[in-house]
Amino acid sequence: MSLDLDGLALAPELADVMQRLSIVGARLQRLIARNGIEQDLSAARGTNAGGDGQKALDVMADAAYMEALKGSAVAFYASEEEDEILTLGPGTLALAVDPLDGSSNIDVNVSIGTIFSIFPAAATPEASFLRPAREQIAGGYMIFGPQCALVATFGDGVHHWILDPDTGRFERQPDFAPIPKDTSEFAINASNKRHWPAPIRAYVDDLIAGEEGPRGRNFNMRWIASLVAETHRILRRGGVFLYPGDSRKGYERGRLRHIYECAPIAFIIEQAGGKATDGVHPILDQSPDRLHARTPFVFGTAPKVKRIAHYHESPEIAAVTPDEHLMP
Ligand SMILES: O=P(O)(O)OC[C@H]1O[C@](O)(COP(=O)(O)O)[C@@H](O)[C@@H]1O
Ligand SMILES: [Mg+2]
Ligand SMILES: [Mg+2]
Repeated sequence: MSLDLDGLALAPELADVMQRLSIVGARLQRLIARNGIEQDLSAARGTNAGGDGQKALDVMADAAYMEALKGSAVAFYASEEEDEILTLGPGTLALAVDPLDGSSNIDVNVSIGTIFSIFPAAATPEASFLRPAREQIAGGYMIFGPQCALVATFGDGVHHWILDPDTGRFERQPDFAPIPKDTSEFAINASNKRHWPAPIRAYVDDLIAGEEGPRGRNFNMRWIASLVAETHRILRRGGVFLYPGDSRKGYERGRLRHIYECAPIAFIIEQAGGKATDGVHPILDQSPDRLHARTPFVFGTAPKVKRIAHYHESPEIAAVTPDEHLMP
């Protein structure tokens, strides 16, 4: 076994899928560590269904997960890199995956990862994924960075493993504590500011105004352009992440995919006591209308995410409302 699942009481089919995912993840971490020695993993390949340019590692990771899940309980396999849902065989589970998240970081040696989401299989492939994200039975990610870590929830807290590179085994760590509340970090791609909707501009302007602005204190910004890395930091240190919809063509509903990225991260964040919304409404209550649907995405420390929802109603009041008066 490459993943220590002792004490989690997972159904055997789910435990087997987790083992398979972790084996592929450990292989990808080794492959990434050798990037450039024999091959360039950032070399351009085709274009995926969402219109994103694919890198060699996007395509390799997708093929590796798909192959590894054949013969498992995964009946339906949906991938950011595949146009359609693939039927792998009979089985009780449906798995969605962003095989390689943060592709723009492959050639600059910055953390990248894999994000996955598991549902009970429904009667059809489409019905297995076009449903409320709250029906997930597992959500998680692996981060390929200075350390390779696996983070997952099965609906009862957020579990954490670190890959021991000497043994190839993921060793269980203490579960994540609730997301810290007293943090002053935010993450957004500020180069898109002129395209943002007014509530997001107002929120970020008030953060940047710091001590002299309505918030009366200073904030700090981070942008790694790797959702797994931003999630890992927010689980540890708190803060908030925003990828809003904006006025650029094709970005009306932001950049991130509901099924492959936002649903599993939202599951983890809620399990860690945080919130995850499309700016206003919880992601976990929403069903995508198609496989590759995008959604605006805001997640992190609960009071920060709530405050952003309030900025959609009244920025002036939202700016000065104390955390404890933010509803719901
Ligand atoms: O380059 P941008 O517009 O800042 O977008 C960065 C975002 O895009 C992503 O890289 C999208 O994921 P993929 O690499 O899987 O396409 C996220 O990890 C990240 O949050
Ligand atoms: Mg991604
Ligand atoms: Mg990807």
